[in-house]
Amino acid sequence: MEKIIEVKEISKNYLKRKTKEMITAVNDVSFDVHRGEVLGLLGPNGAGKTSTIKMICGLLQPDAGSIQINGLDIQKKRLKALKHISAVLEGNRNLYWRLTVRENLEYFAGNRGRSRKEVKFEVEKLLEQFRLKEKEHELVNGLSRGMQQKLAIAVALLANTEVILLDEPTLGLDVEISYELREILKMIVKEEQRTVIISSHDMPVVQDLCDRTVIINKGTVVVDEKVENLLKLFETKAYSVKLGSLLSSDQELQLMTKFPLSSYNRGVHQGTVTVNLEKSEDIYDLFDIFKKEGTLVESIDRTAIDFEQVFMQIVKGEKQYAMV
Ligand SMILES: Nc1ncnc2c1ncn2[C@@H]1O[C@H](COP(=O)(O)OP(=O)(O)OP(=O)(O)O)[C@@H](O)[C@H]1O
Repeated sequence: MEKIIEVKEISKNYLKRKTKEMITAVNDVSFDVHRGEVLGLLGPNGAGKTSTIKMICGLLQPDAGSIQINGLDIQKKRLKALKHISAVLEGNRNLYWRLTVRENLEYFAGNRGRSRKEVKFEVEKLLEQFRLKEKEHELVNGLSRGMQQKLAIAVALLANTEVILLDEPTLGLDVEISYELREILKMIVKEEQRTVIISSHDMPVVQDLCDRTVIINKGTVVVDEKVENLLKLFETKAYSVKLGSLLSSDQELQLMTKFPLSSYNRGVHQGTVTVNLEKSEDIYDLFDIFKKEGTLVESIDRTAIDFEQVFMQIVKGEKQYAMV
C-alpha cells in the first residue's frame, strides 16, 4: 500500500521554564501511514501523542527527524504539504461561535471554491451524516460539547483533504454521544476512504475504527501493529478460570504478585480469575496458588479480550509484549 505519511525518527524536547529541566516528549519516533488507512495513535497520559500530532500538522517543529506528507517534506515544502491535511485538535474547535451550525458549514464549504449547488449538496449531506439537521439553526455557542465536536469534524471533512487528524475526538463526551460519534466516524471512514489518524484514550473507538495502531509510551513507539493481530495475539493468551470457592487473602496476594495483570472477581461463594499467560507453562504456577489451599478449579476457558485490556497490558507490561 502506498505511504501517504512518513514520520522518520522525530524527536521533541521541551524546556520547563521554572525548573530549566529538559523534557523529552517524543524520542526517535518513526511510523508510516498508508493511503486509506485508519491509524490509532495511542499512549498513556503524557506519552507524546499530542506533540506527535502537532508535528504532523505543522504546529510544532521537530528538534530532529523529518515528516513527509504525500512525498513532501513538511519543513521544506510546508504549505504544499499541509494542503493534504486537516485536523481537529483537542479543545481547539475551529468554528465560528456566533454563527449557526448551517452557517458554519456553508461558510467553510463556500470557502473552498465550490459552486452554490455544490455547497448546498455538501452541507445537506453533512447535516444528515452527523445528525445535526435538528440543530442547523442553533448558534454554535449554545451547543453541547458533543454537538460542537460533531460540527468541528464535519467542517474538517469539508476541506476535502486526503488526511484527517483527530486528536481525542470523544474526550469529555458522554457515553451516548461518544457512541453516536463513533458510529458516524465508522460510516464515514468506510464511505470516504480517507486516511485518518486518531489519537484516543477511548479504546472502543480504536477497536471499532482503526486498522492499525501505533502505541507510544514515554515518547517512544512500543507497538506498531494491526489491531486485529493484537487482539488475536492477546486472546490466545487470556484465560478465565472459574473456581469452586473464594480465594484467601494470602492467595489473592500471591496471584497479584505473580500475575500483576490478572484480575480477580469475587462472587458470593465462588471466584473467577482472568489472567494472561506469557508462556503456557505459567499455568502450573497459577494452579500452584490454588492447590496450596485446596481451591478447586471448576472450569478454564480462553477469554474474549477487548482492546482496552490489550492496551493496558501493553502499557503496563511493555516488556512482556516485546518478548512475544
Ligand atoms: N509546551 C510544553 N512545555 C513543557 N512540557 C510539555 C509541553 N507540552 C507537552 N509537554 C510535556 O511533554 C510530554 C508529552 O506531552 P504530550 O502532550 O505530547 O503527551 P500526550 O501523550 O498527548 O498526553 P495527553 O494524553 O495527556 O495529552 C509530557 O510530559 C508533557 O508534560
